[in-house]
Amino acid sequence: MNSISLQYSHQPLRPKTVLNPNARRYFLSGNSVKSVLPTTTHAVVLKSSAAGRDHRRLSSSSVDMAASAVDDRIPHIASTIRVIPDFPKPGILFQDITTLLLDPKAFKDTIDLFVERYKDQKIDVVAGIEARGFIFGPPIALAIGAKFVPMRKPKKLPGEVISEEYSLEYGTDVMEMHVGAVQAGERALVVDDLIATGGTLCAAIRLLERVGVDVVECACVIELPELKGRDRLGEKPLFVLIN
Ligand SMILES: O=P(O)(O)OC[C@H]1O[C@H](OP(=O)(O)OP(=O)(O)O)[C@H](O)[C@@H]1O
Ligand SMILES: Nc1ncnc2[nH]cnc12
Repeated sequence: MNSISLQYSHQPLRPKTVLNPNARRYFLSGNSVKSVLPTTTHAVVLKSSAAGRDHRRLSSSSVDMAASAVDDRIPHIASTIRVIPDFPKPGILFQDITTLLLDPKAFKDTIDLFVERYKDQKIDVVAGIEARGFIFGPPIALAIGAKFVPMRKPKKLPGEVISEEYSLEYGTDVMEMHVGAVQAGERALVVDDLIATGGTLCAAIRLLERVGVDVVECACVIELPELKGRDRLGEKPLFVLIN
């Protein structure tokens, strides 16, 4: 192990600037850099009060969120996420979940929080978004007895695919899924590490709904609320651990 990785693995705490409510934060959105003042800097877990009553349709409406409770596992998970300034471009404050993965308790607690929410929701499909949705999606799928379907960047999947183009701040990107991986009527959970503008999750939802899948909810470890990705999802429920 070289000295840099050793230092990071022992000190994965977020820089103080992220915890300062007046600090300006910078995010990567597509190919652009956005600079915003944060509205929320603390870690919360969002719990839907409707979840226990109706397993057919989860809800994380703002009303439900008002009933949110802080889970005592969340602050530790949040503390393991490293924030790297100026990556991959100057001015971007990159939320690095690889340091969360170095901490087995934080990683397990993260997966457990999702599993606790979805285990009785009759989810057939966990759709994970490349690349970091491939880290969190499969253990959730295994634990809740669902299949895992990768949503990939173009020209990576070998079989027949359906594609969905989506817009970035500058230009477009494409997401692909294997034909036959999901069936009409199946209930899906879309998993990624982070929602920023919401463009990526929207593309995944459209791709699944085009083939008749019922996207029950999207789940992310981190939300950057200032970028209003939740608004872009419209009525589609979004569950996050840290925002
Ligand atoms: O809400 P959005 O504005 O669409 O951004 C969120 C997406 O950005 C990041 O992935 P990225 O595009 O960096 O790809 P990578 O995981 O392959 O590095 C992140 O993992 C999400 O998938
Ligand atoms: N600030 C950020 N950190 C990590 N991944 C991102 N994807 C979009 N913005 C990001």
